[in-house]
Amino acid sequence: MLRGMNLLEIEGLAKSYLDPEGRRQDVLRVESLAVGEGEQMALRGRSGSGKTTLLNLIAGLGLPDAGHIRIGGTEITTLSEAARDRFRARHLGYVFQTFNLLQGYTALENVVLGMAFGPGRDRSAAQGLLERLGLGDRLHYRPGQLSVGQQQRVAVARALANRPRLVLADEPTGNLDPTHAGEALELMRSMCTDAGAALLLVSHDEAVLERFDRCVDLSDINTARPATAEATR
Ligand SMILES: Nc1ncnc2c1ncn2[C@@H]1O[C@H](COP(=O)(O)OP(=O)(O)OP(=O)(O)O)[C@@H](O)[C@H]1O
Repeated sequence: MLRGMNLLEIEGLAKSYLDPEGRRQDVLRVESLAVGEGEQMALRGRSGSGKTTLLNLIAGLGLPDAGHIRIGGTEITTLSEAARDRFRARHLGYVFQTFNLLQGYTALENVVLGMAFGPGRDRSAAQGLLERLGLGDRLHYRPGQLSVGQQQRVAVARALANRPRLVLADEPTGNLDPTHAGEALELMRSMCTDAGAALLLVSHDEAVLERFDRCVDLSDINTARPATAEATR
């Protein structure tokens, strides 16, 4: 099926890890996956099915054993680690389940520092983002002084600060109660829409998944068959 221009294209991706006994374990084999420009897609899959591994490969935090990952036409698997770091800073936003905020810095500083490797620090843009996320009166609070939902919004602001083309979110609402999770998700989605950024969100929460028009189950497209305890016995 023809869709609009693809922002993310994955082909023949394979990733394995060494288990604690030193045996190579196949974790990910994905023949093809694409996300269009500005598209919002959810990725589900049972625990251990490789969702975080896949997001980390897309973010260039690690390299696959084989396969292609193209983002906006750039093949990131052939870039050096430093080039992947620069590419991530310029073009990607990442919202982690645990937010990964710098605890010693305020909400505003967390967003501004996230801009340092991208187009450059811009305090007023960072402040504007936090205000749009309803944190105008929390700019100078540290993460430990913010509620979990407020920390999540700081993480979203930081992910969007560099005007990324693709936002990767790994269970971003996993630590919120259902009401706040729904609100935070809608806020993140509308911010991505406004910014023209595509969103690839990992979740196993049905209430979150059903809000997406497109939801891919990694268990369906991942053909890796890790050796189970029975199989290796
Ligand atoms: N650094 C590593 N070394 C060895 N094995 C690893 C490593 N990272 C992940 N794995 C294995 O790869 C598999 C997939 O892990 P991953 O974190 O991608 O799953 P997930 O789908 O995100 O799970 P969850 O929903 O529980 O977070 C797991 O079986 C895990 O044990």
